[in-house]
Amino acid sequence: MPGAEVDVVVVGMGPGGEDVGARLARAGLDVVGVDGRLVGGECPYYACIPTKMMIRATDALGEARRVPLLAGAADVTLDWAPVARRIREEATDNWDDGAAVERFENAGGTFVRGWGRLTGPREVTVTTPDGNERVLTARRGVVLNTGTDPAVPAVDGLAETPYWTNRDAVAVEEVPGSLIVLGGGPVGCELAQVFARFGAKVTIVQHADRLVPADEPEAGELLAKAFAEEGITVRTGLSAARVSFESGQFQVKLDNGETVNADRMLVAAGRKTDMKALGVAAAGLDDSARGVTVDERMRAAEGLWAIGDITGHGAFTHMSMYQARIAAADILGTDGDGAEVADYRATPRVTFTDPEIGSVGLSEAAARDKGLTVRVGLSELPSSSRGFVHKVGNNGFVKVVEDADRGVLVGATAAGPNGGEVLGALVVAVHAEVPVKLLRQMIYAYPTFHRAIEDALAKLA
Ligand SMILES: Cc1cc2nc3c(=O)[nH]c(=O)nc-3n(C[C@H](O)[C@H](O)[C@H](O)COP(=O)(O)OP(=O)(O)OC[C@H]3O[C@@H](n4cnc5c(N)ncnc54)[C@H](O)[C@@H]3O)c2cc1C
Ligand SMILES: NC(=O)c1ccc[n+]([C@@H]2O[C@H](COP(=O)([O-])OP(=O)(O)OC[C@H]3O[C@@H](n4cnc5c(N)ncnc54)[C@H](O)[C@@H]3O)[C@@H](O)[C@H]2O)c1
Repeated sequence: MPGAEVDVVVVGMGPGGEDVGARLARAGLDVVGVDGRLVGGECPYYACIPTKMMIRATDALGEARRVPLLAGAADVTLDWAPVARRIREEATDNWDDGAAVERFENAGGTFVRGWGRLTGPREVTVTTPDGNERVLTARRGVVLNTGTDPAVPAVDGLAETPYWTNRDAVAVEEVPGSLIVLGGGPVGCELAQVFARFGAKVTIVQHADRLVPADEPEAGELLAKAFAEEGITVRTGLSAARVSFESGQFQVKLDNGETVNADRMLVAAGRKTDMKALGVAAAGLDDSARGVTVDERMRAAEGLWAIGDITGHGAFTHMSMYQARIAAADILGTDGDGAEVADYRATPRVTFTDPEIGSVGLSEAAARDKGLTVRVGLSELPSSSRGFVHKVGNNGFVKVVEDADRGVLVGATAAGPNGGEVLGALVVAVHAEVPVKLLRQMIYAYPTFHRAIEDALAKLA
């Protein structure tokens, strides 16, 4: 533990917190990073990386199941052990952050394990695992990157059951025979397909009227169709009214009176924060808010910056890292008046299901709600040359949303095989405001999935 006065204290070492802390330490500042759990945050230990390792395995299974229609026969014996082993050994080092702590210390930072809270402007009090309290004063200021925890809805009986959240699901050593997934957002959809492809009988109970409701309705419909074909039951517009666990079985009474039974239950119903516990009122902020409001340089108050999920600009690792770069530059004051400021117009997001849903910027509905003059174009992948060649597993589409007054794209979706990769070109178009006229004059390689962008642009109406 260094002296109680340092330059910067980073509370919460998620992907952005680790990054901003290391940048500042490398620049010569005296930086203390504080985390109650693991350096690196949710992403490497409980979220992106382990779930994408699962999906790498299930993508392989999905392709193997397509072999009979394309190349003879494939005899696959399901085995979860390599997936669990990869997560334990390659992704999380058995949920040990020793390497990440060392990486931060090598950059020049000091790590303190414990739960931090603001106890004054530029003051953080840390409760360490031994129950002691340490007060840190930050000359330049404090960066908050405390992320989110799984939200568990107040469903009668649920709290008394051994339900899973994402943190349990990434650590399972055995696939259950059956699984109820509460929530059909990105977490619910990705994990439902993983466990279904490994043999579990999966039911998704989704409160909203479609899956992945933050995305275009066509994306939710595409996933619902793909899931139905794989034997996943999708119940939309419903929630759980009561949950019990008896004799190794979950019994979930839905709010329409039906009952669904399963061996396990995964709660994937969104995320929550606790601004009171973080003590943001001590810095003059509203602690009844869901997060921390920041300006375009991540400033929340004098001597206080916030980055990542708590800023409400999209719960993605790439957002946390993007904001970290901007906050670091602001704290160091290196870029002066020409400093980069946050611009969220072209925020990309990818749900790594099969078909994969990549989207950027505004959906058609969001663009209309903003009062823009909207034209949309949609191209179905199965009717493209690449879709025809690809055959089984070719479902998907490219949809583009144009601000017709300015002649630029303000949003797009690329759904289908490698949708997140196809998305790259569309992110450039939205970010750089490439005129639609110019996009129509580009040469799109034949026969690729991204060539559907050309067709979608031609259909703008
Ligand atoms: C299952 C799942 C899959 C996901 N997949 C993807 C994906 O593929 N791609 C993607 O971009 N995003 C994905 N996400 C979202 C992604 O995990 C988060 O957006 C990302 O981790 C960034 O969060 P963050 O930087 O805000 O902080 P987090 O990663 O949430 O880290 C916050 C850290 O702060 C610590 N902390 C909290 N409070 C305190 C305190 N008071 N004192 C000290 N420490 C504290 C926590 O222990 C934690 O280590 C996924 C999320 C889930 C749940
Ligand atoms: N690939 C990625 O980038 C990725 C993957 C996973 C998660 N994430 C991010 O993590 C965050 C959390 O994801 P998530 O899927 O947990 O949350 P979410 O809020 O996106 O989706 C949760 C879903 O659960 C449903 N729901 C809420 N309460 C319910 C209830 N009582 N019963 C039934 N359904 C209910 C909602 O209708 C909602 O669609 C999101 O912001 C997401 O963007 C990103």
